[in-house]
Amino acid sequence: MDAVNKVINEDLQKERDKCKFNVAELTAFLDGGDKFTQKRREKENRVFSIQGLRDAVPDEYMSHKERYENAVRKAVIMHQTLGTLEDKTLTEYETARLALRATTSSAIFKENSPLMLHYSMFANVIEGQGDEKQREYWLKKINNMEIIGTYAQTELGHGTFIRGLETTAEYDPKTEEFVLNSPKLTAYKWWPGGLAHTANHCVVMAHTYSQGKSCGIQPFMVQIRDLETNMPMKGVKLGEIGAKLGFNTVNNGFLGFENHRIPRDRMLMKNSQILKDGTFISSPNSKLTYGTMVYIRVSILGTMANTLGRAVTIATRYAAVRRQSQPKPNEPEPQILDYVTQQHKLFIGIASSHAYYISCFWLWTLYHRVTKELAVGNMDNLAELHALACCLKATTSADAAVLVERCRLACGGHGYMLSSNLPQIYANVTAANTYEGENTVMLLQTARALVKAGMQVAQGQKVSPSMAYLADQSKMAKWDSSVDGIVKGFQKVAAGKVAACLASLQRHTNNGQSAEDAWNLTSVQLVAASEAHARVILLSVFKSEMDVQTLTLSGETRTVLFQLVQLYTIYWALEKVGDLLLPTTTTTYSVSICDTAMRCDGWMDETSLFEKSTIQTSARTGIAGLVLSGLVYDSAVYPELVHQSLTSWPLQ
Ligand SMILES: CCCCC/C=C\C/C=C\C/C=C\C/C=C\C/C=C\CCCCC(=O)SCCNC(=O)CCNC(=O)[C@H](O)C(C)(C)COP(=O)(O)OP(=O)(O)OC[C@H]1O[C@@H](n2cnc3c(N)ncnc32)[C@H](O)[C@@H]1OP(=O)(O)O
Ligand SMILES: Cc1cc2nc3c(=O)[nH]c(=O)nc-3n(C[C@H](O)[C@H](O)[C@H](O)COP(=O)(O)OP(=O)(O)OC[C@H]3O[C@@H](n4cnc5c(N)ncnc54)[C@H](O)[C@@H]3O)c2cc1C
Repeated sequence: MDAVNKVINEDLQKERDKCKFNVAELTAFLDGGDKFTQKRREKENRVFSIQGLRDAVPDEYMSHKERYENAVRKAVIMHQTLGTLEDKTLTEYETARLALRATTSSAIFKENSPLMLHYSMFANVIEGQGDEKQREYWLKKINNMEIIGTYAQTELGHGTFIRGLETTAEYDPKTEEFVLNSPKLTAYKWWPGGLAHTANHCVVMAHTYSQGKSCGIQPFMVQIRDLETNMPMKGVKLGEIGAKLGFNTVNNGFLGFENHRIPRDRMLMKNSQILKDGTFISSPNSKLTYGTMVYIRVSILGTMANTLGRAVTIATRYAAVRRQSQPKPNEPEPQILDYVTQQHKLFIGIASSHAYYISCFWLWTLYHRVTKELAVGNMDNLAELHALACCLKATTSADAAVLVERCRLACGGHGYMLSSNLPQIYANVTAANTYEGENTVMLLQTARALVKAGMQVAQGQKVSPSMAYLADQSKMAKWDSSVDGIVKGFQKVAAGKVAACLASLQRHTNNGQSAEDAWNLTSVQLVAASEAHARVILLSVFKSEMDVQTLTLSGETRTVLFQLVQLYTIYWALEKVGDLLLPTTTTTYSVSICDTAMRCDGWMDETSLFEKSTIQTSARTGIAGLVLSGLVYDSAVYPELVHQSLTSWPLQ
């Protein structure tokens, strides 16, 4: 394969040669420094050099069982390989950032690894929910693969509504054990990755009872399979849930219990405890049990950045090598990348991928600050972190799914081929709309916080930093079509929507509806307000973090990065132009968006915005370079492209 791959398509080479900035500099910026680019490459080169990680037959030609077995085989090699490259000198942030950027596993598993849940939620839930002794005991076993685990929360009957989970764990003080049961079919755990055949342990979230009283939902470490035979333990029922749109190598399974007994110390006791005599000591905050979900929601932003980046890399390369139509007689067919409509489809994907990386790093920093605060009993910022993680997880995964599908369509018929890998990438990305909190439900969580903040503002109280803009709206700050001006416009939109929700809630309760019914009747607006808030955060964080983080970069690289910020901002202004121009009339602190808009230079004149969007064209050479800066490894792109990608990897 290697000899054939030396030839790079002329058009692709031409695009690379046009790049006006230092690709290595940008790559290092995204990786967090040259040292990390080097480490990432080391990891990628090592993984990609292993012959055993290449599929002899494309996945899609294998049976379900063969695909799973092939994935397990590769997962073992991956684990052994990555273990040898582990660098214990890195900080937790550096390790996480490297894990995020060096996503070798996306190149090896088209539909993800059967160990995905072991590495992500299983390890994290022990870290976050186990007491010191439990952490020490279990994490060692987890890290060296003595045990393989997963996170079993969702049931056939309930996924979203955690308080509705039906699996029970009843404490028996006589034997100092918990007795686990699935009283009905709907109580069966349903979905956990790796549960079907791979995992021998899992963390089970169960409704806990002691001394005849409910102790809420608590996490338990449960051995589900014999370590020698891999057969289910006594009182444990296990199986596969069946074929899915994607994730077919993740080995999602079901799990039921029939009087399955586990020792008392298998309850993860960092936050709540049940003493030997059955006394329940409740957590200082019941939501601490949900901490692992917050961690994964933050990580999902990074996963969306990577996944969208892969899709848009494939589609942009394809647009560079594909020629079609003859707009000018007697001239060669142009590269489809020359069509402005094609640029319009693709460049927003590039900009969005960068926006998600930057937002993920920002949110990750907040996550760590709050985690440290929680460790010393300070819960002040937990609600804000939760509100941000929910709406950003929902908005980035929803947008990423749309943009990946657009990349697929941008490749014409070839995008429909599984060999393009775009259908599999879409299946992965759309799953994130559902897992780790269904998106509408997540937006409604943030809406709860926005409504509270709106009421606090009305009472002149201080609100959390990310919602402080709600209080500034009464000043009627002028906004315009600069990036900062558009951010202000979005703040007004979000504030207007929150105000409209408050008014609607008030109207319904005044009409005699209960608070819950008023909420349900207002929920479409609440979701819209929450999305608008997420847009404020994404736009403002992208801009402000770029302002600060790019200071040491060269002028050329800064220019192209700011073009991305500008493109992202203008794209969303155009997408939401109706919102930006909509009059809002409702509350004391809402503003008349329309009025303000009329007074803003050029704002009502949409053409000026469209003209601005032609930066897409002027930035083309730079942006095409961006695509080539590091997002390369897809094992299943077009035959020609895959040759070029792999032989030119690493690109710099
Ligand atoms: C440097 C950067 C690097 C970053 C990246 C690092 C590493 C990357 C490397 C690798 C990536 C690793 C992994 C990531 C990739 C992909 C993911 C992998 C696998 C995923 C597979 C999927 C697994 C799952 O899906 S597990 C199951 C998930 N299930 C859910 O999410 C259920 C959703 N439901 C809920 O969360 C809740 O029940 C609720 C709907 C939010 C609330 O329920 P409700 O009953 O209405 O309310 P409740 O009474 O429970 O709450 C009242 C009160 O509490 C507040 N609340 C709720 N949740 C939380 C929370 N988590 N924290 C804080 N507060 C919370 C709620 O808002 C209410 O507040 P208030 O009354 O309004 O004040
Ligand atoms: C690929 C994949 C992997 C997964 N992996 C795991 C795993 O490893 N471990 C695990 O425990 N789980 C896992 N899950 C399960 C996942 O977390 C749940 O599917 C998810 O939380 C949604 O719950 P649900 O399926 O019950 O949907 P539902 O909550 O039933 O949602 C159905 C519809 O009802 C709406 N709805 C529900 N409640 C409300 C409300 N309060 N207000 C308004 N609308 C509402 C939703 O918006 C949605 O439109 C996985 C799921 C997928 C798809």
